[in-house]
Amino acid sequence: MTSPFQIELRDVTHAYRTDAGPLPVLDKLSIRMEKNSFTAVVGPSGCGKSTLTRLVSGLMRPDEGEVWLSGQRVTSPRPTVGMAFQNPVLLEWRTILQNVMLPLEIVSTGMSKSEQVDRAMGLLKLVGLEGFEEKRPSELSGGMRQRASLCRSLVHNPEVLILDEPFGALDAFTREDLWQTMHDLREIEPFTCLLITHDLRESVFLADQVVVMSGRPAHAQYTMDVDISGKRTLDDLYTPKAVEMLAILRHQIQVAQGRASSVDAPLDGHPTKAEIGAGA
Ligand SMILES: Nc1ncnc2c1ncn2[C@@H]1O[C@H](COP(=O)(O)OP(=O)(O)OP(=O)(O)O)[C@@H](O)[C@H]1O
Repeated sequence: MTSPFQIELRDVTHAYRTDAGPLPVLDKLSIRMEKNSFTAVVGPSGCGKSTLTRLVSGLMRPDEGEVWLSGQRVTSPRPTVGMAFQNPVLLEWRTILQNVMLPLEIVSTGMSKSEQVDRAMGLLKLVGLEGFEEKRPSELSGGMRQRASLCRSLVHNPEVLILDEPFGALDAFTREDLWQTMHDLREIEPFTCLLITHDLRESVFLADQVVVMSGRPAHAQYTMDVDISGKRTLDDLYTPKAVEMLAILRHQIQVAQGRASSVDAPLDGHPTKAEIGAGA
């Protein structure tokens, strides 16, 4: 049966083969993402979050279960997936503009050369890098390099943007600036995004849905819909509602780490695993 979702992981189970024997990492992990939605995945260290991104991008195939992207079963690497990581790997011998345009040399988009330049320049302007097109990566700050990396991952209109802790290495103020940039970018140009993060505030600020993965071998232990409507600002993180959501997520992480029980969850308007009869 095909999937109506932009991304669907259906009962995905996977183990790595190691010298010490199989290492089970995922156990019937199921996640669904609507088109143009933003899902943040959080979970204990080593629970399989990066493994999940490799499965969605087709770099790996699961032992069991199915991964669907844009209505097609993922069985091989998908060049139309955009990716950005903690350390933006920009090529020093290329200008920022040339770096941003790199995916257009690999993925066929039907854009003419001038349309490609316009697209890259437009994105650089949106993230505040207008005037830096001809600079080399080493001439930019860490935050600016990460902005350029985001432009590069979006330049070819990817089916999905996968962000694996892209803001983790930045200082707190730069990180919050980039959260706002990400949010503003999506308002102007909607795209489907899967974010891996250790930062619960980041997940609540950016995502429509936050999935907490259990300890390894991981399943989707808890899913929270983040119903903050309209344009988000950092002030939204300090409302009672956001503080409550953060408390619930923190508790769920503790459950995933085996440091708290799933029954003593903070009181809230969100269903617990026990109430929905699944997950946690
Ligand atoms: N290629 C591999 N071969 C063997 N084991 C691997 C491989 N890749 C990852 N692992 C192991 O699988 C587990 C999950 O790794 P993964 O990187 O997906 O976790 P993660 O949740 O992203 O971790 P972190 O939060 O620390 O970044 C870890 O125990 C890791 O050591």
